[in-house]
Amino acid sequence: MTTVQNRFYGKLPKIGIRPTIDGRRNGVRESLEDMTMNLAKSVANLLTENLRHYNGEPVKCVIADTCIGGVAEAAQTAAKFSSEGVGVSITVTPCWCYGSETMDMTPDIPKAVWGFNGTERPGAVYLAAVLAGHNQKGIPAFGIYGKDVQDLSDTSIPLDVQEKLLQFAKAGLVVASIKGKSYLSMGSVSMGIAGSTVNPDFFQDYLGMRNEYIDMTEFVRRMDEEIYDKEEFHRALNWVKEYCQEGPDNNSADMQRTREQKDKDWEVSVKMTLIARDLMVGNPSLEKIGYGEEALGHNAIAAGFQGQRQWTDHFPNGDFMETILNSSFDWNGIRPPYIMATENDSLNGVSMLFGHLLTNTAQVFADVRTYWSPEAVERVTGYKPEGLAENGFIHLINSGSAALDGTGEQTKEGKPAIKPFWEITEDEAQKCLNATSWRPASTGYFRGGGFSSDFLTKGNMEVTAFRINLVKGLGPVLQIAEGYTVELPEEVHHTLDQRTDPTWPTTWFVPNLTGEGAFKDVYSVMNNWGANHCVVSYGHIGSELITLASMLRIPVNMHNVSEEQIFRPSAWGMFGTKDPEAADYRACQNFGPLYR
Ligand SMILES: C[C@H](O)[C@@H](O)[C@@H](O)C(=O)CO
Ligand SMILES: [Mn+2]
Repeated sequence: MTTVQNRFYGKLPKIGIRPTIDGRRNGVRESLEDMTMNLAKSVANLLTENLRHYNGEPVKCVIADTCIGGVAEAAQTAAKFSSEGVGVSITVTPCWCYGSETMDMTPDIPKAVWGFNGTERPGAVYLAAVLAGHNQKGIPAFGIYGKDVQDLSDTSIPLDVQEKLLQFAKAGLVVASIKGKSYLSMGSVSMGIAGSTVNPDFFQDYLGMRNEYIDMTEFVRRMDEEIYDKEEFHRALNWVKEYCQEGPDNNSADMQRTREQKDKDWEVSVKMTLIARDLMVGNPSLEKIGYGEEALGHNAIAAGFQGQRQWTDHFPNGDFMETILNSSFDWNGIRPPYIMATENDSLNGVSMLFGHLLTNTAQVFADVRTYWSPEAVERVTGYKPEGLAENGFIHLINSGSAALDGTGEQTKEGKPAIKPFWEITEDEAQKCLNATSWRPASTGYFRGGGFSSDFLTKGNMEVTAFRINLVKGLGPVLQIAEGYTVELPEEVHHTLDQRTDPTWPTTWFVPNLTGEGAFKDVYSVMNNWGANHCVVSYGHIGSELITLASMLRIPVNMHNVSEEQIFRPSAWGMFGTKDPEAADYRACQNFGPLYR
């Protein structure tokens, strides 16, 4: 099993399992002890076998020392959980127990209750009672109730229950994993982009995160004073020379940088990468050269780099740094990505963090550049789009943060995929590198030069595009579009790409249409996008994002996930059942941010 050391201060969060029981002794409790504890053990096994942290470590579960029959055992369990670093709580029971006496009252730890569907003992009656208690006390919890009746002796977990337990646990772990970590702003607001006006109230109240800020002059200081690991720098530069093929210069002859300047740009790009990473998570080797403070880093689980304009008007752009940090491999081998947003768009950065922690995969950060209607494509290229592309498509393209994993050169069952780092082979990493060329940056935009990664994402990958937006008076909202990457005929791709900046990576994206609202057609998805950027994550992860957003009280303003897949705390139903979107807004507003 491949794992790497945790990069952040503090323990990786654990999942606490709480077997609750009818407290009546002399018969009732005793008859249920084994069954109840065994259910807890089955849940723990399921989660440990299926879930891993970003660094590859299997998720650990902590089971209460005893079944919980009343408040004393509830308190003992809370104490154990707090000393063990539990960040997610799951209560399981096959029987009736005393609702508010056994419930978990820690408000900012995501909670679920699995009430066994049996009829010899009333587990579901407890489930309903304890959820009512949670709702009445304003501590929302997810209710899990299997569809089919099970025999009391059956400690297996039905598939529908497994799915809900995993979906809840994955999202809950994201909440627990980001808590207390930092978003590091490198620089300030890029070209007036709202997402890079980093909003500390959002980070603090909704995510439980802190904001750290450095000025981009810190990069200059560390370069000039050689505050980086020189051995690593030389190793990295050699690796770049061997594996990062420089592509053709698209600038007109008078705008091209000289060979000497380009060679220098490569050196600066590599140094920037080491420095940004060290700023995020520290580096013990800096202590050895006398920089103990710098060695500590900022405990940053995500970061953003302003780049444009002050930096890029003078220095090489951040494209290489952003791309390599976000990818699952570099000169140190295959490893988890570091989450880094272009243009310091912190809202896209947080979205990437969500996608990364839900899936453990690398993320593609992109400008939402162009909606191509089938008519416009035909007019410009003579080609009438067909298949997945028949209703038109959206051009996702960006100068920096698209991970090289976004080439689609990794495979799962023979199909293009983006995988967690521990599943990526050396050969697949090499293929991602081979599919990428590094084009000298457009010097009209980037006066200081640099190199942009140029690749084309393979088609037919299931992906989800999403993004958080902030609205004054409302707060954050999340938008989600599940869909596919598409492959266009080569000359069609070429013609459309040439109209933009062909030195940047392209992903052709089609959302799944529902025929309604924002998903009436592809144009409406583009038209409803809330900002200039989106994140593309591998897989259809809309339902997981919805579960996560409800835990953080972030309403979802558009999605194309089917209703059966939506899983939110039971309280959400109390805000209306006919129109779940409106109910979500009301519930989020009512409960308010998790860390208010
Ligand atoms: C080079 C340009 O300034 C791009 O960086 C710009 O189009 C954006 O990416 C805006 O988000
Ligand atoms: Mn952009």
